[in-house]
Amino acid sequence: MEKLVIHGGNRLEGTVKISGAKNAVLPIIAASLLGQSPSLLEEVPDLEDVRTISKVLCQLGVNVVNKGNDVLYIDSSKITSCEAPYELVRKMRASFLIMGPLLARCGHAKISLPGGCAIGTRPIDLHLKGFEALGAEIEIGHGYIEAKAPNGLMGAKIYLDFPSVGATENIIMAASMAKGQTIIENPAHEPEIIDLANYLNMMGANIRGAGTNVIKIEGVERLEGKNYTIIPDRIEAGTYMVAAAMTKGDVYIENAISEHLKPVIAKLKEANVEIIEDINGIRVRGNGQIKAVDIKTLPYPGFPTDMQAQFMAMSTIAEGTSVVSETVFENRFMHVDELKRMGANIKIEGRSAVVEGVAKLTGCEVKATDLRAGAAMVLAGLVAEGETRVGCIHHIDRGYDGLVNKLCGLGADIARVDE
Ligand SMILES: CC(=O)N[C@H]1[C@@H](OP(=O)(O)OP(=O)(O)OC[C@H]2O[C@@H](n3ccc(=O)[nH]c3=O)[C@H](O)[C@@H]2O)O[C@H](CO)[C@@H](O)[C@@H]1O
Ligand SMILES: C=C(OP(=O)(O)O)C(=O)O
Repeated sequence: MEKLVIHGGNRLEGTVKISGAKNAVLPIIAASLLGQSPSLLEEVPDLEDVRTISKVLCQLGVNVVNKGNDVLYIDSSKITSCEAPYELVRKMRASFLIMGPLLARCGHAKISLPGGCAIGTRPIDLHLKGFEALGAEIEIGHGYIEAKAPNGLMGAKIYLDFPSVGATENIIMAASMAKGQTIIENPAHEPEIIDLANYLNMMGANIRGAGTNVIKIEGVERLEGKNYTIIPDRIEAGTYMVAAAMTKGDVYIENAISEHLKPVIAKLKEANVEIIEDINGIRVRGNGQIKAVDIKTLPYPGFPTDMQAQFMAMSTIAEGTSVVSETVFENRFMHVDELKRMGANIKIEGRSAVVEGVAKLTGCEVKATDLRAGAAMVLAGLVAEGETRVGCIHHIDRGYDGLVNKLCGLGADIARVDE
């Protein structure tokens, strides 16, 4: 079993280049299913999740080729199956994002129920309500969801009870080839939604309002594959920003888009971290003692839930008491017990965690319980006294491109070992 072994105490210095966004590339790969001709995606991060969704597409008869240099070629001109099996869907919930494009393109999709995961039950009711509003018939049985629209989808007005990222994306993709107009009210506003809409519009779709409170989609008959460059990963960028702050380092986060990181930047400044923004990236300088800050996760443009665990790791060594409130997922505190093993002082009270800063963390055996929990353990390990060994790193591989190389390049003492 592979582990990350970290010797804490090194100050991080230098430049780290941020890769393409996991949460943008996954829906965009799913959307490539709508193209009658090949797409060439650039700045595709080297991630386990990208390999998993590529396998899902291959299973559908699509030709997916990793061209190297972060370029992925996808030819969806022929789709021979509309079924995604449990073995692949269970590895990555985002596989469910192929349902919208398959329904639109083939009028049929059968996908294994994704099930819950470490951070919550994660239902898909909003996706299904959206498809039904567009005229699809949904059947659930034997662990699968089957959606059918043999005569095509019809545009509709859809109000989302919660601005779900995945539901917004799945509905946009389905509606882009429906007959007539679809209006999505209360959609998610994340930058990854805008990236998906930009790619689809290049393919010939007619989507307006992505990133605002109302998205309008005029269905078109045909979409063509296109060349497209994925936006930088704001969560990867935020993670390295916290690493720089915690190690009292001086790191330039190349490619980071400050517009996408406003709450993270605001909270780091409040914690006494110096942030210098420019057009190509963000410089982060840890200026002495980190101060406690309260955070509350919210849909974009609020504080991202995908940065909550990393901020919790930072709070463990801050001066004072921080309150971390998680409102997006009901069970996203799995990292708390692992941080406590390293000496952190944290109490969970309902959907909040109260973190009393301690003078130091001490290295020990811990595990990544999910992707961002894993990132939090790595961050804690970077400042802990002695050796930290992080297990279950397949979670981390889902979402951090070249983590060990990037951290070593900044002066961290971290290695991947096979035990
Ligand atoms: C691949 C990807 O982009 N993943 C991101 C996406 O996940 P994902 O798209 O799964 O997240 P959602 O925005 O859909 O989920 C947010 C909340 O809505 C609930 N919900 C969602 C759909 C639904 O049909 N019914 C329902 O109740 C979920 O259980 C959760 O509590 O957005 C999350 C919230 O920013 C991020 O943490 C994930 O990194
Ligand atoms: C929760 C996350 O991703 P996913 O939705 O792919 O599980 C994440 O990126 O932190």
